[in-house]
Amino acid sequence: MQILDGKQTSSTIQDEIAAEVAAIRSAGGKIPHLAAILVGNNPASEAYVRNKVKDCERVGFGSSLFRFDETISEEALLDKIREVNENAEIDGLIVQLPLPAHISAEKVTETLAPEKDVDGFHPVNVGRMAKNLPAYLPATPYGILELLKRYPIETSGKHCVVLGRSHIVGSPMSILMARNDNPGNCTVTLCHSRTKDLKAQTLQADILIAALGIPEFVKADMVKEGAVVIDVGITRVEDASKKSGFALRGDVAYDEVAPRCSWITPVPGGVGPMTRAALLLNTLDAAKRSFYP
Ligand SMILES: NC(=O)C1=CN([C@@H]2O[C@H](COP(=O)(O)OP(=O)(O)OC[C@H]3O[C@@H](n4cnc5c(N)ncnc54)[C@H](OP(=O)(O)O)[C@@H]3O)[C@@H](O)[C@H]2O)C=CC1
Ligand SMILES: Nc1nc(=O)c2c([nH]1)NC[C@@H]1CN(c3ccc(C(=O)N[C@@H](CCC(=O)O)C(=O)O)cc3)C=[N+]21
Ligand SMILES: [Mg+2]
Repeated sequence: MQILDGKQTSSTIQDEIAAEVAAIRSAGGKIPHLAAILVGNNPASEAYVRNKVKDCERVGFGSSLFRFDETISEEALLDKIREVNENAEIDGLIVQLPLPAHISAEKVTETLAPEKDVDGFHPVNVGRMAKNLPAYLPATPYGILELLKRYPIETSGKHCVVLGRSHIVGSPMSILMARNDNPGNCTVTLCHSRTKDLKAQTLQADILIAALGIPEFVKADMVKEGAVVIDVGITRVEDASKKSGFALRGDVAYDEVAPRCSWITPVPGGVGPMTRAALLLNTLDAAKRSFYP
């Protein structure tokens, strides 16, 4: 069993991005600038957004954080997004999810200009991704593709089983693994809560990607010997032995599953850091006008 080290790989990508920013700087080009909108004070969201600002500093990007009370109206939030759309200094914007129930995430997503949508959630970017046209890819699936690409893992012709069909992880992951590209060219099965006999599906997987949000859901008897296992899930569970008072759990029962795998991602240190690296890659492409010249 070998570990897909997301933390290390993310750090390598950040170094590559930092070198490119330095080159942009000497050439007098546009320094990439990422803005994040955070509504409310969900502790997990706070932590993610703080990390994103830190990542920007490390690679030499500019960053802005716009914070709003959870009582902000939908219209006021949409106005802020329209203002960012018009702000030439800001190349990319992400609106941290989840949003309060009175705000439509879909309206927020569609208000953001596609060329600044570095999360890749706007229907224009989703459509371009599905057609294999150049576009921002959603950060988590993009990060997973980069991880697979940077290790000696062949995906072509393999059977990939994705657990979870959310619009931010499972659904785009299934599209990307099936498309004619590298990584890609898999035969893909997409499972969700209505799937019957899930274990019969997961046992077929050469590559198993778990994105359900149920801690330690994937057990050893659900995994084929030699499979590549990608654990997207991150759930905070109380843990009095930790200084923070909580520990992070993946969707995979790591201790029992790892011995069966050829490769596996740990939690933390797997997909999470790769998601952050992918967001930086998208922001670099935004500043370079790679997809929307
Ligand atoms: N590491 C990272 O960078 C990121 C990690 N995450 C983590 O990944 C996990 C998934 O996130 P997200 O996709 O947003 O989650 P969602 O809750 O939006 O989606 C969960 C999916 O899992 C399916 N599901 C739930 N229970 C079962 C079950 N018993 N059997 C089969 N399918 C089931 C649901 O099916 P149905 O559609 O039928 O309801 C749904 O499609 C979370 O732990 C989240 O924190 C998320 C984003 C980034
Ligand atoms: N608009 C939007 N875009 C997102 O991309 C988005 C979002 N909203 N809402 C929440 C989910 C979740 N997500 C993670 C990002 C990084 C880590 C990450 O860095 N994880 C570290 C641990 C971090 C920690 O210690 O908490 C790791 O796994 O090693 C995890 C999860 C992005 N999401
Ligand atoms: Mg992210």
